[in-house]
Amino acid sequence: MDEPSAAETEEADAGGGGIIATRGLTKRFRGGQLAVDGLDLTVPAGSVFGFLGPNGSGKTTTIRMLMGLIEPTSGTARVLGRPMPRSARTVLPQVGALIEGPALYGFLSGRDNLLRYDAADPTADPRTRRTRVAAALDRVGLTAASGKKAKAYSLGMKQRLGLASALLQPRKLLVLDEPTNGLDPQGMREIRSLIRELASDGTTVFLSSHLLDEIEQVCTHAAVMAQGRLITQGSVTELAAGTRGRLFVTTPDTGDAARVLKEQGLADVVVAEERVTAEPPDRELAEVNKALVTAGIRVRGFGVERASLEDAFVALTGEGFDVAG
Ligand SMILES: Nc1ncnc2c1ncn2[C@@H]1O[C@H](COP(=O)(O)OP(=O)(O)OP(=O)(O)O)[C@@H](O)[C@H]1O
Repeated sequence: MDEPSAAETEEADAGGGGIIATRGLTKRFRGGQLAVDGLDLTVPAGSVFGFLGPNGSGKTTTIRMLMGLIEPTSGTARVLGRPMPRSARTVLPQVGALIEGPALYGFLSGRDNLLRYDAADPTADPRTRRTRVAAALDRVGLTAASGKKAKAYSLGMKQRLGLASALLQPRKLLVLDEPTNGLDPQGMREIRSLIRELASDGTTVFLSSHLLDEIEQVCTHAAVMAQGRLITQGSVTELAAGTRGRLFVTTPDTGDAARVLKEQGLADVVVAEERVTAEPPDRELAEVNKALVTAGIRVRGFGVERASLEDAFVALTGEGFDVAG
């Protein structure tokens, strides 16, 4: 039996066990490739959870295991408190998923595509179908374009139509694999603001991305993957706070400023155009500023920049983010 106890379901709903929870989740493909290696992931209820990692780090393989599309080699995955893939039939109707782009009929209008999707759902009442489709189109801002053939849609519109298909029924969880991949900056902005809106209604959103700034802009929580392994997870603020920012000096006298910073014992001094940056010192910042001014350096700006998720990633892996998997 795959029916959880009432307490178990409640715990998952309350986020106690996480809307998604994996323990030691591992996938080794037949060719021997270890795509996901002992993953312990906990996605809190109500979060916008960014699943971050360079290409080939195992994100899609993880999502496919979570959605019951492939079997793990070992370990467990629970979604909405239930084991996957065993409970796929009960879990999946409560999950809206957009994996590897939506499958659309180009010769049908956006609205007719959604009508078809809805008709394929045996639990969907045909009498309320048109209302449901109209509401989903409205949700993603496609009402005006709903009569156009899907092949005439831009990539961003196609992506929005895919989201609309995931939103035909109320969902507890949305799983989006690289939802902004291939979109232009305007399309990316639209999808991101749509994700924020959906999350503000209480839906938990789990999205994968290889874009650090995307995760910082949209997500409350994140997990970082590299080469099939989980490097860290937590709230985005915590992740960045665990990393020290950089001291920066804006000045036309970069050479002299760099020299003074080194004399002051600062490490990792880097010069870039009109800026010199370094690791922040443990002592009073005002002392460093005083040393610069005393040496006659024209300081236009001085301070410590907040660490970004990118800094955290580099600090954790010792690598830049743009590494191929
Ligand atoms: N069906 C498969 N058979 C063998 N190896 C696979 C298969 N699917 C994925 N892999 C390998 O597993 C590793 C992880 O791939 P995966 O697609 O999960 O990464 P990803 O983080 O989603 O990357 P991307 O952003 O490029 O999709 C890669 O090295 C990939 O080549």
